[in-house]
Amino acid sequence: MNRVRLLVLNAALGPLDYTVPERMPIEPGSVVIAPLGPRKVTGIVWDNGRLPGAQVDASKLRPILEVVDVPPLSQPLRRLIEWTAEYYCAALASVARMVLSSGGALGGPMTTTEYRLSGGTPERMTPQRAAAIDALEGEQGIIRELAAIAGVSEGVLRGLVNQGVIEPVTVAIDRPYPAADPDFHQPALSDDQLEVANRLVKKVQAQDYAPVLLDGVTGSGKTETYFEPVAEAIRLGRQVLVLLPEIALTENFLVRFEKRFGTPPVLWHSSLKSTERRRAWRAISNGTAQVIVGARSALFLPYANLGLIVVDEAHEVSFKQDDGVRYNARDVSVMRARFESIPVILASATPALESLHMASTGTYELMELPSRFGGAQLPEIKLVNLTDEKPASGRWLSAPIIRALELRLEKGEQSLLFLNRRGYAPLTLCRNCGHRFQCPNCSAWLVEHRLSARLACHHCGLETQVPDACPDCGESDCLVACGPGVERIADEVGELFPEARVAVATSDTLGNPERAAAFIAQAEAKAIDVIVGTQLVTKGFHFPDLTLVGVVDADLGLEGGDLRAAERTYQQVAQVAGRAGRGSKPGEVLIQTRHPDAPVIAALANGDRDAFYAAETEARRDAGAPPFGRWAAIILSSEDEKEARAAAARLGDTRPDRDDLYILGPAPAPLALLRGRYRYRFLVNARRSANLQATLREWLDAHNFPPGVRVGVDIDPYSFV
Ligand SMILES: Nc1ncnc2c1ncn2[C@@H]1O[C@H](COP(=O)(O)OP(=O)(O)OP(=O)(O)O)[C@@H](O)[C@H]1O
Ligand SMILES: [Zn+2]
Repeated sequence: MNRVRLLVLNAALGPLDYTVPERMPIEPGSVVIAPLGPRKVTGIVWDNGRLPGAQVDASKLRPILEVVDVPPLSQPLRRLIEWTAEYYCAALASVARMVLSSGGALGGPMTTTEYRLSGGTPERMTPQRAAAIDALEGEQGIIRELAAIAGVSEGVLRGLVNQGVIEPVTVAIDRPYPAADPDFHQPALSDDQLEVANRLVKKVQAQDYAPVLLDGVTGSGKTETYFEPVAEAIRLGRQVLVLLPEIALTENFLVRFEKRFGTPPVLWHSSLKSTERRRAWRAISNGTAQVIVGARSALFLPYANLGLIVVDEAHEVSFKQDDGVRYNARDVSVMRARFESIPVILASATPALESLHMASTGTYELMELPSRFGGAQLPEIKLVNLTDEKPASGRWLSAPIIRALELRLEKGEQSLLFLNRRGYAPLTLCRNCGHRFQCPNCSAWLVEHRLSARLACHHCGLETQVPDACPDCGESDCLVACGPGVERIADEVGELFPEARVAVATSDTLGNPERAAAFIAQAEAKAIDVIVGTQLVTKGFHFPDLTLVGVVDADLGLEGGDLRAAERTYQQVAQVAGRAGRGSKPGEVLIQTRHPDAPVIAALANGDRDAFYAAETEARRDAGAPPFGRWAAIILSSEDEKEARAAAARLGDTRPDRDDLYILGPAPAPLALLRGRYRYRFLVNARRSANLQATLREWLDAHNFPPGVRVGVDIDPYSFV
């Protein structure tokens, strides 16, 4: 009799043993359904001897029920799952869930019923029905998805189905994707581009592990260049994964990809419809999906035949996942490439300090594109010292920026103002009694959004209407907005230049692919004069007639004591500056600051990237910070403040006493209350030689926390709140 150990998709259970019925075709990696008490669980057959657990007597084992009709997870992927769980102190089951992230892919029919408008009208028209019919023009999906699109209940739509206004259609879910043509339209590359492209193509041909840092200035054509190794992988019949940090950027990518390869790539992101998800998942796992572009979660999919990974804008913080399994997709990409024995390209104009360090030690191969494509020049950068150039009272734009905007409007060129703050104002208070609007669930102020007429918490999503009177003193007409957000800057531009066409670009306004596409089309058609945006517009976009970039507050990111504050400021400002002058007209960048002498600001002004990175590297070395030492954060939280504090104190009492790591805390986390939970934090700083994960595991495993306490471990944290 054959027994196997399963990794079951339930973190509370741990590995379980089963028997394999005769003639059931099972191998390591097979996805199976097994009985568990009266229920069934999904599991993955694991390699013998690699999962811990006691031997259960054979007579007690139950047989596996069935093998799911998907290819077994490959050995490299199984090793990646183990590595990720081990490194990030996460449950194996939680990592495995990310692999099998499309429940729909694991079985069920090969066709599905979707719905769409039939063209008919209902017997009785209600405003709700009219609005729904309006919103569903051209849409097709299952009822739940259509209800979300139309903003009505499923009941309203079922009513319309009964009346024949919405009709069912049978859809073949797993129809194959059109093939990308590697030679569809190859652009003429510059000499620099060609040299790098050829080196990358060789890496793909070698089919061996090869981490590459593609370090190219903004506008150097990194995308065109890495399309060549992508084309080579397609020729060799191997799959390619391109990771992008944000869905808003995919639109731009899709257009360029289609121009180069004649068909769009396969998309993977969180807002895919369930059928699209299943179709993509199955095509990825059977090898028919050639090039997959996606957000970080695409990294864990079961590629049949992966030949290359590209991480674009690899410095981006959004590659770090901050809940569930807290992994960094950039780092895990390199590990996946290693297990798969394939090349991985990290592309950026402002690489993470960690990546540059790896390149300088020869761990990553460095490939550089030192100049912009087509002879475009990097923009001229000037500082505006806000201490001398004070904006008018209640205003945020200084005279030099206003003059520069005016000039662009006269010449019909575009401008971009960058402020990394969504909404209208970050704080609202009562002029009469001083009451400040705070989130009841989080230690955070409510942010006023005028476009949606709401006060919103950016941490938990709470939204309320802006009241007419102060809830504390009852006085009306006494609320004042403090400080600027992008909406307020847009208002200011509108007041200064009433004829200017101003667009606010944030995750609120470009939150889905359709809206992002519409924004790009408008900007390209020059239907927008001034873009006011958050970090969302700092990277990836290419608007040739955009010649002015204004940074409204370069000091903003330096507040708050984040370990990577200087680096992040450098990256954001250098990236947004990189949006200027990408076409034939030269660009100008004006940076408003109160600290023109701060090293990072001075480096930006002088365009002295090397000096900045060198100084920052030394600072990190002195502090034992990454890449020279390591950090980890442990957050204990509970709905009960006392319980959280007591649990943190007890854990603190048993802290490991070691020479190679030290532990700060417990202290209330900077965000002491988040989504109704009180939070206490430990920060661990370890030498590189320390076995950080094993030490943490041992320390935490020795504790029995009360059921109300949650313990989160964040290895290599990016968020310090
Ligand atoms: N060889 C080429 N032939 C034609 N157009 C090119 C070529 N290389 C680059 N371009 C164009 O130049 C522009 C800038 O290239 P791209 O956006 O890839 O730069 P990038 O290095 O990714 O910049 P950033 O880091 O600022 O996003 C794009 O419009 C791109 O299509
Ligand atoms: Zn909140």
